[in-house]
Amino acid sequence: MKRIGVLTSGGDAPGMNACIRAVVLTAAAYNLDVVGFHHGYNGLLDEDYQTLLPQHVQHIIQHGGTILKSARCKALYTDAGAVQAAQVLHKLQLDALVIIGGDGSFRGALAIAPHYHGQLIGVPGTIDNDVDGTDFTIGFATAIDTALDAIDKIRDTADAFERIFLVELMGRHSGYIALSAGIAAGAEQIICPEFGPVSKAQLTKLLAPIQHAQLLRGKSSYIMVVAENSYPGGTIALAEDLSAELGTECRACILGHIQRGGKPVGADRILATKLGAYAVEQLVNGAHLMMAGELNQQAVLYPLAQTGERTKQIDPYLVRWQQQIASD
Ligand SMILES: Nc1ncnc2c1ncn2[C@@H]1O[C@H](COP(=O)(O)OP(=O)(O)O)[C@@H](O)[C@H]1O
Ligand SMILES: O=P(O)(O)OC[C@H]1O[C@](O)(COP(=O)(O)O)[C@@H](O)[C@@H]1O
Repeated sequence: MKRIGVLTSGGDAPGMNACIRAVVLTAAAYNLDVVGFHHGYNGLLDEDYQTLLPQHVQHIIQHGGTILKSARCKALYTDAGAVQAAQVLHKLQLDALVIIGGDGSFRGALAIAPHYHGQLIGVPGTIDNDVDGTDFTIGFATAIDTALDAIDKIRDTADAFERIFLVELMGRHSGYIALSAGIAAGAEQIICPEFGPVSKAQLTKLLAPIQHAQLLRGKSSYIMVVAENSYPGGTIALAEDLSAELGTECRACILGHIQRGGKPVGADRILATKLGAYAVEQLVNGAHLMMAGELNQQAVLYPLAQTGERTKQIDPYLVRWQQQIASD
């Protein structure tokens, strides 16, 4: 093995830079050249890349975003795109490619695999923590802290006005962020896809705990953390429908992409460093079509094809505690 490529793909996540740094420094230790593709798989298809030397990754560990830029790439969904990606990897004489991204990006790698003679390895980087085969993904811990900071501030004003607030968090179709940030913020109610769909016809399911809490505590602040894509029409529509049913105004706050930015917290920098380094070491050992993940603090290899097979389960203990005990 002489030359490897690396790219960041899909939603960017704090810690991706720390991971790029670990890949480059570890590769240098093994005398491997590194090429970094820009804008995810687009840079691979367009041959838009740069050489990455240790000096290029100095002092990037503390920065959010990704120095390689990230993107989604429609062309890779086609066979022609996958063939072209493999052709570029061959043309640049790359023996392996490290893909830092989520399960979508790993499916992209699987699409390239039949056409490529080299090795492919994934490193889980997404705020959503929805990748199976690793306890945590790079960026999740930072996103939780960012969400918490925002929810704590909303609590202050909600307390002052004794208002009901709905705070929408990201996660695409996963409730990991909502459950974790909701628990840590002491939210009275958490709504996420894992709890089953909520429609206008089933609003009583959400109203009953609010009314119960109001009965016990009188008028006071009440925070519902809502995972995105939980309600038809979104969280603003949910706030309007709840307001109409309760006869009390409910305010909505959509946190949005703030959750993707910012300095990675220590846990993300450490995870990113460990997994980036491990990915390169395992490539040298011959790993192919694997993800470098971490389970019970051990770096592990997990088949790329299985990372998106099952929905990663949110913690059933916390779910039960939230629903039975914290909701009052
Ligand atoms: N089934 C697929 N076939 C080929 N490429 C895919 C596939 N799914 C995702 N990709 C590639 O990976 C990119 C990132 O995937 P996406 O799901 O948006 O993000 P993430 O990797 O964070 O889950 C897509 O824009 C596309 O280029
Ligand atoms: O930035 P976009 O394209 O609007 O994507 C938003 C989505 O990206 C995420 O922030 C991260 O998801 P991925 O890592 O799977 O790309 C999701 O939580 C959110 O649903």
